[in-house]
Amino acid sequence: MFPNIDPTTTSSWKSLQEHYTGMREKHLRELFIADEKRFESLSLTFEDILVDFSKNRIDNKTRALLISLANECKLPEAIQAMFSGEKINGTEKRSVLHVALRNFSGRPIFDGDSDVMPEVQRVLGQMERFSSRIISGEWKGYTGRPIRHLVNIGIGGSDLGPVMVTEALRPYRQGNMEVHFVSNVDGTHLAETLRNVDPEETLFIIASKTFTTQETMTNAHSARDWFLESGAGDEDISSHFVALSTNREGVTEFGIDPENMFEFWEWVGGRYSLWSAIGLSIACYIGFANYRELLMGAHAMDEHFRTTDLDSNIPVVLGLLGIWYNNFFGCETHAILPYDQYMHRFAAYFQQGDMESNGKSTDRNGKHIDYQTGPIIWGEPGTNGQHAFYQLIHQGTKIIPCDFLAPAISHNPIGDHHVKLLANFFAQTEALMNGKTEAEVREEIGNNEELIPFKEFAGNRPTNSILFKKLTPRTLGSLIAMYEHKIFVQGVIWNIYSFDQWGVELGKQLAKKILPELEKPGEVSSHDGSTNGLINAWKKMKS
Ligand SMILES: O=P(O)(O)OC[C@H]1O[C@H](O)[C@H](O)[C@@H](O)[C@@H]1O
Repeated sequence: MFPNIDPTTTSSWKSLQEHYTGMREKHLRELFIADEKRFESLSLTFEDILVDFSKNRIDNKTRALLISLANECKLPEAIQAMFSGEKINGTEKRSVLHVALRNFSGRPIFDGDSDVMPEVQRVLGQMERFSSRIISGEWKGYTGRPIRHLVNIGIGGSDLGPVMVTEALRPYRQGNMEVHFVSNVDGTHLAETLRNVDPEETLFIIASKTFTTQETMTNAHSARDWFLESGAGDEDISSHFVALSTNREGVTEFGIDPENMFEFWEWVGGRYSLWSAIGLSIACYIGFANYRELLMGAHAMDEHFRTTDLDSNIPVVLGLLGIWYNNFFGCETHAILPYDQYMHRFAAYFQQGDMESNGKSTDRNGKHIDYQTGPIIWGEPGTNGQHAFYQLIHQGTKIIPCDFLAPAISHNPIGDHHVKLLANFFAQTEALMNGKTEAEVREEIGNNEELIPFKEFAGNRPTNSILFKKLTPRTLGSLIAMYEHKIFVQGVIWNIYSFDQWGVELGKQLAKKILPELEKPGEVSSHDGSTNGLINAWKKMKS
């Protein structure tokens, strides 16, 4: 049974509150002096990944209390419930089985009474055959030319994962394949993309779990019109359009041959879908063998998460640290800062992953919550961020816990770029932790009294450092799964439903209602004063 416990009623929560009042006075510098083995005891390794969480404002007692909070909230039972296919997405009455999409253990995974693995393997086989035909050039466009451009049309989970992964794994690109992503309903996105592709060499991948999303359907129809206007006929659509969806009827209605449909299932959440057919653009871009490696890396992290004691379980530890800052220190945001240019969409990806999952204020009993839930996730790659927003992280009035990620080895070992990058990576977390004392400032600038207060840094800013050998498909798979499970852990502790997203519906409904009002002439008066005013001003402006 999935647990349903208000975390604030647990004895660990109360103990953590008391413990916090002592801890908030302690400086990380003191904690390192007090315990020489802090790095050894507060870091964990998994395959080629080292997670150092020693630069956090915790001691052994904090760690023990957080673990007991997880136990009181029955986290082990929750993990078990997810992997065993319980319908833990309660408001939609669905299982949550993205772990099945990358299950290479040979064990069955059940949704209700049926083992989902044969279907998962069938679609993976279909993706393997298709991607190898695309990459080898055996699959031809309507004039006999091979495919050179993949255009993925999708939004949210049907876009962000493939964008992030294809960017991160560019070194694994096959041949001279180009991949493009159209998500925004703003016609500019499609128009600018189509400028760069040749219809005879382009495969449109229409990615939508529901196959009803307004943006995706609009872009897909316009892409089809563009394709037909280029001289192709209806009969050519089958060699240039494929669909990734759970909605067979919708796909057929659009005119895509069900043969060209790659299926997935209700139990795959949109923001957890890059492991499903939604990953087709990834497989066609980096090759199926590399895509499989990505899945295997995620599977290895799943096994770690499923079987490791809470205390040394990386996603659990990261999740609990997030709770510590969010609920006891009152931190509102969390930054993800990859020191790897290839990972430049990683934070954006987890904005959806985390904020759509845990941005909730109703608990599992339908009651309004009076404690904090999901943080605001943000971030950009280092070192760029250092020259933009790090000032606030170092000296601002807010505490922003940060994850720093970096590969030990670069895919592009040019001159001394990588050592410089890493020097910055190590320097930043050190600076955030130590700050600069008044004595240190005096030593640097002498007794320039006026400047001293400005140059002093309090430090004591918490960070995790996640260092990995190289950004391979396997490592990326593990890192993504690590964050997915961290989000799960936090959702369990906060006692919320992490796998629905009702909050995005209202805006969609209103947009549907407003659209005909925009299309009709005349003034609008059916809304509040501001909305009426804006719509009417727009009507004047455009004419
Ligand atoms: O894949 P689709 O059904 O087109 O959905 C695309 C996206 O739209 C919705 O608004 C949800 O908020 C996202 O979770 C989802 O990934």
